[in-house]
This record gives sequence, structure tokens and C-alpha cells, in this order.
Amino acid sequence: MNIALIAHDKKKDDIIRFSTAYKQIFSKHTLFATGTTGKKIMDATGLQVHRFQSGPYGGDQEIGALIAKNEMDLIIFLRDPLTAQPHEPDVSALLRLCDVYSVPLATNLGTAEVLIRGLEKGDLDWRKVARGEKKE
Ligand SMILES: O=C(CO)COP(=O)(O)O
Repeated sequence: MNIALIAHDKKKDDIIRFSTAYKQIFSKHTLFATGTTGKKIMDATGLQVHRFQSGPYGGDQEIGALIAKNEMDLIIFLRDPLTAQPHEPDVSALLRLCDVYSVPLATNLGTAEVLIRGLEKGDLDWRKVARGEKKE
């Protein structure tokens, strides 16, 4: 599965703790991230992460482009709801595309926990069908 990990600055510690806690699960998948989030995850966990631009410099849009090509299976985007972001339109566009393409999206740790456990159990295997990888 292709998984995107994104976190605003005040949520960086949370995404590092989360990716550390679920490293064994994440290591079985292909990881993508915005620039700074990806670097911090790689440094903290040793996981391999394909990094895009930093969010304010277009990283959210790059991940959005993969969602629009139906190539993303799960998005964990720990948003900071208490701080204005200069690239708020990009953030909204990414979230919108998840809804357009029915891509599972967690915007907080509570939902991220549920999705990652579901991923491990196979609850997201329908994504392989949606991407045309598996015939069922
Ligand atoms: O701003 C972001 C998402 O909107 C995250 O970008 P960075 O991972 O580069 O900090």
C-alpha cells in the first residue's frame, strides 16, 4: 500500500511517536511524506520515505496529484487546527481529493490508530481492487 504521512509543525512530535510505535507495520508498505515530516520520520525510525517538497512549497499538492491518479491508499495528515497555515488552500485541496477518490484519511491520532490497525488486519485490501492490482 502507498501511505502518505504529513504533519504540521506542532504535530511533528506526534507523527514521530506514531511512526515509531507502528514501525513494523509501516515497514511493509511504501511511504511518502511532505519534506520536513519525511525527514524527521526517516531520522527517528530509519524507515525509507519518499519525500516531496515541504508543505508550504507544494508538497501537499504533489501528494494530491498522486491521490488524483488513484495511487494513494491511505493518508495520515496530522493537521494543526489551532494555527493558521500560509498554504491553507493546498491543505483543503488535499483533504477534498481524499473525499473525491474515497481514500481513507486520518487527520488526528485517534483515527490514525484505527486506520493503521485496520490496515494490518486487511481492512484496506479493497484499495488493491480499486487500483486494479487484485482481481476479486
Ligand atoms: O505543511 C505541511 C502540510 O500542510 C507539512 O509540510 P512539512 O512536512 O514539510 O513540514
